[in-house]
Amino acid sequence: MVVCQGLCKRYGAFDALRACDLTVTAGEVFGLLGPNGAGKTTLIRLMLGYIHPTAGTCRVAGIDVVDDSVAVRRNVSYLPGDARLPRHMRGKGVLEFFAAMHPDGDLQRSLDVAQRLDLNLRTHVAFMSTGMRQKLALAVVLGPRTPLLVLDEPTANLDPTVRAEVLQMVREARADGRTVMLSSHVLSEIEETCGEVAFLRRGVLAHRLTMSELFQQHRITGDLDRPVADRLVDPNSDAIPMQFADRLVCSLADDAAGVSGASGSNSSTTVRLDTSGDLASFLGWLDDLGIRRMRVEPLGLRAVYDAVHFGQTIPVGVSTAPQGAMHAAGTSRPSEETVS
Ligand SMILES: Nc1ncnc2c1ncn2[C@@H]1O[C@H](COP(=O)(O)OP(=O)(O)OP(=O)(O)O)[C@@H](O)[C@H]1O
Repeated sequence: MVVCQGLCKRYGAFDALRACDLTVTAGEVFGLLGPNGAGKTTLIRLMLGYIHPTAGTCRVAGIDVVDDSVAVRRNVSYLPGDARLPRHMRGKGVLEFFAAMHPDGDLQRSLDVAQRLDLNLRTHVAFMSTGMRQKLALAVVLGPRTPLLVLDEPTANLDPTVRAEVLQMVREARADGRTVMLSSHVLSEIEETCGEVAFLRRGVLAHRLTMSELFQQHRITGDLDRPVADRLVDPNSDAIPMQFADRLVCSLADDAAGVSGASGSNSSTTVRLDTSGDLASFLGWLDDLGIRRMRVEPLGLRAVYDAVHFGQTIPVGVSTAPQGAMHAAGTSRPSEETVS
């Protein structure tokens, strides 16, 4: 549905997006993650032809976004992060206006969405609360049944009940065979709805992974004798067996007080082992290491997000960003990915 190759956007000397290679498969819910100013909206706006790339290409539904942006937008329903609606109109008037304007407009579907979101359509936009305006924008955007739905922070300003309803609609769009691209700062929402995510950092597509791969990643926290722990975290030691080398990242825990009061003592310390892939194969080895008071938990999107954000090491066994992007971000040991 979306193919970007070497996509760049430069404002003067500033790179808002650098050499972005991205493919989004039709029929999936794809999440875009990244801190404020990372380039998510820039990427979306390039994809829809609202701004032109400095270099590179992008095709949406097979159409080049520069050559024919109008045709691209016929295939897309887009919720901008800062959706603005005519203030003098009532809610219903807004839905009628946009349904008439979009080739795939469907007033009844928009009205149904508004009802599901519990929105009073008699109110003038000017008198709506921020959340009500967001609901109205969603009712506009979720009306047309376009092949691609692009939602920039769709649940911003919504209460938890309405958020859940919006995420349900995203899942329904996918079940309908549509493709959804979703940008959000709420990691749990991305985890719940997306099949795959890309992380942007300072204009670089820094990491990419599928949810099924994420669910195979675990964090093991436990106490080890200090000499063993030191060998595990030493990048020059061969303490980690070859078969685990690219699936395991060890570090000394600095916030593991809940696991052990002995963190940092001379005799033992708390280590954190981030693993990817089959967990069972690690367990015998861990047992031999003499690990104590072990806690195993899913790594979760938060840990991956933090690792990308702070330039830490992420165990492989997950999809990687394209080579160009990784080189731009910097790579260290061949068995690891480091975004620095
Ligand atoms: N027209 C512009 N001129 C100059 N710089 C711009 C322009 N538009 C965006 N930028 C810069 O590009 C960078 C990426 O902005 P973008 O809006 O894509 O970030 P974002 O990831 O969507 O952030 P947020 O999560 O805050 O919405 C920012 O540093 C922003 O200041």
